[in-house]
Amino acid sequence: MSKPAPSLHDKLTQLRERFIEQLSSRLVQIAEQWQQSCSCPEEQTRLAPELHRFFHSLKGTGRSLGFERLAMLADQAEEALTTVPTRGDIDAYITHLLQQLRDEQQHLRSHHGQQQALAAVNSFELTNQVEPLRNKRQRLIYLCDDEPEQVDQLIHHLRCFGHEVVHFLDTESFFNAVLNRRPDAVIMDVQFPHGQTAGTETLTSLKKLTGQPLPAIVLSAHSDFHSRLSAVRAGCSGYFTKPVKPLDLMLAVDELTAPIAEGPLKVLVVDDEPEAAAYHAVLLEEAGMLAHQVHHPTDALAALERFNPDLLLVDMYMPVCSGEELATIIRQQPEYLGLPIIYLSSETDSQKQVSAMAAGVEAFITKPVQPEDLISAVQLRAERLRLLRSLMSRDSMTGLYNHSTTTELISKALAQAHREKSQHAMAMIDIDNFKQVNDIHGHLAGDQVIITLARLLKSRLRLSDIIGRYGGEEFVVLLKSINAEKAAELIDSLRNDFSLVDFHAGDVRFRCTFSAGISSFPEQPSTESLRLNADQALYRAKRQGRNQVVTELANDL
Ligand SMILES: Nc1nc2c(ncn2[C@@H]2O[C@H](COP(=O)(O)OP(=O)(O)OP(=O)(O)O)[C@@H](O)[C@H]2O)c(=O)[nH]1
Repeated sequence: MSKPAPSLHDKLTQLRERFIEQLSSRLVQIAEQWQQSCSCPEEQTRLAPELHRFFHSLKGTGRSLGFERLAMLADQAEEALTTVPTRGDIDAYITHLLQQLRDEQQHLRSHHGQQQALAAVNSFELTNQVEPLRNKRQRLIYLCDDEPEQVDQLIHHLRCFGHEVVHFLDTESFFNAVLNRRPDAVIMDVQFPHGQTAGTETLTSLKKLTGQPLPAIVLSAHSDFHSRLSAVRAGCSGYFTKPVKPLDLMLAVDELTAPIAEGPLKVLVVDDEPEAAAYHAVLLEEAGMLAHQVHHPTDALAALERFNPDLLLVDMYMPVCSGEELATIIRQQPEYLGLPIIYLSSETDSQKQVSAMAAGVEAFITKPVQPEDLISAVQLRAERLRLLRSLMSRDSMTGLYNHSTTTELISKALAQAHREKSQHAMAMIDIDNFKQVNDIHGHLAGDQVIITLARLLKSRLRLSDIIGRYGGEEFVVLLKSINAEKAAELIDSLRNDFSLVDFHAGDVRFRCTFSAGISSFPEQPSTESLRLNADQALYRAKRQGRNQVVTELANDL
């Protein structure tokens, strides 16, 4: 059996113990350095900034971790250093701190002491915890309908889009199944042999029993006000009158089921003090975010590139390079111009805070932070960046990545594949005779075809695959960790399902097909050669009669 994940309480307890342990050896070291420097004024001048930084961070982190007395002493020592301290002053503070540290160690060993201190740190409730993220795009759909006419067609379309569909012929078996396993969405017929509104009544009973409505769409033979009202009262969000166009229903199901989260918000924490970095990372992770820690500012740029965070949380006082200098270096690079940066510091001098913000920093949070304040400040700014990035990087009609973002993401994925020696495949997909679709059925119908293919790709490919709209009716996909043969099989199954989707333009029903060309990495080692090779295969698929998938051999180029 796997061990349960450590609780916030356990993580903080460990952090406090580690903090005291490391502080003890650091303090002894500082005391020795100070003693040695006392005979030499130059040595003392050299040591002063380091001492200042030490007391400053001890003040902030000590308070964050609930060591109030230690933090107070560090605060006084820092204050003393800003004037001209006598040797005796500093000696006294160091002695006091060492004594306090010993007391804290004893206190920590007692369970009661740990509980008391943690109560102060840990007394917050995370109201904004994110729901566990789905890792699959597949939805569980319950379809309850006893009329056979349209059911097969509906099930076929729902399955084409990768959904798991369970069909019920009567409301009783549907009712029991919901209590057993709650679906992501329900499609419910209203009328059954035992009642004109048996479908909506069943949904109402389930709503009363479970305390929440099911995400449901109703299918009805009637369009009168009362039928619609009973559906609304049952908590249904969609209402279709029969006969239903399967594709319209499909799009409604897509909207009804919660949008797929793009993964947790990512925060890069840069702090030279490992315990401070770990403490803030623990709080952010507890709120469902992903936090990566860097303890040397010199590693920050590489971590930014690898981790691609939505926000940077940076300590202001660090050796080698201050938070302000790091923020300036980052802002000088165009790709990080929009990255939100938040300073974390014990600095309370508002003048210094304002001047540090001149580097283009979004906010200043003073240590010790209130967990809720940290989480909401980070969440708000990181989500805003996500939204901005999404607007800039996605095609507005389909929600897929636009041309430039697709190319950029594919290049990054290939660089990683080079390092990890993995294999990927690329598919170039182009809708067949699309000009005719527009000419015969109109541009709106053409748009519907493009949107449907985009949704099909999104619902059937993995979250890690890169899917982009390359041009008008042309799409590109990078399928990760798969060889050309498997990729061709997968795209071919999509091709087959797409060719069976019914589109409607007014009363006219029509179908569409696509052709695709496949190339593979590392046989094609760059984005450009992968694209050229896949394009060549696509050209061949078109020449050979369309509605097919062709894999280009490496030496065909
Ligand atoms: N409705 C709609 N049409 C578009 C969009 N973008 C491009 N198109 C049209 O897509 C058509 C593409 O036509 P062609 O490149 O000649 O190719 P095709 O007719 O698909 O023929 P093959 O690719 O050879 O099978 C053009 O008529 C474009 O106007 C769009 O966003 N919406």
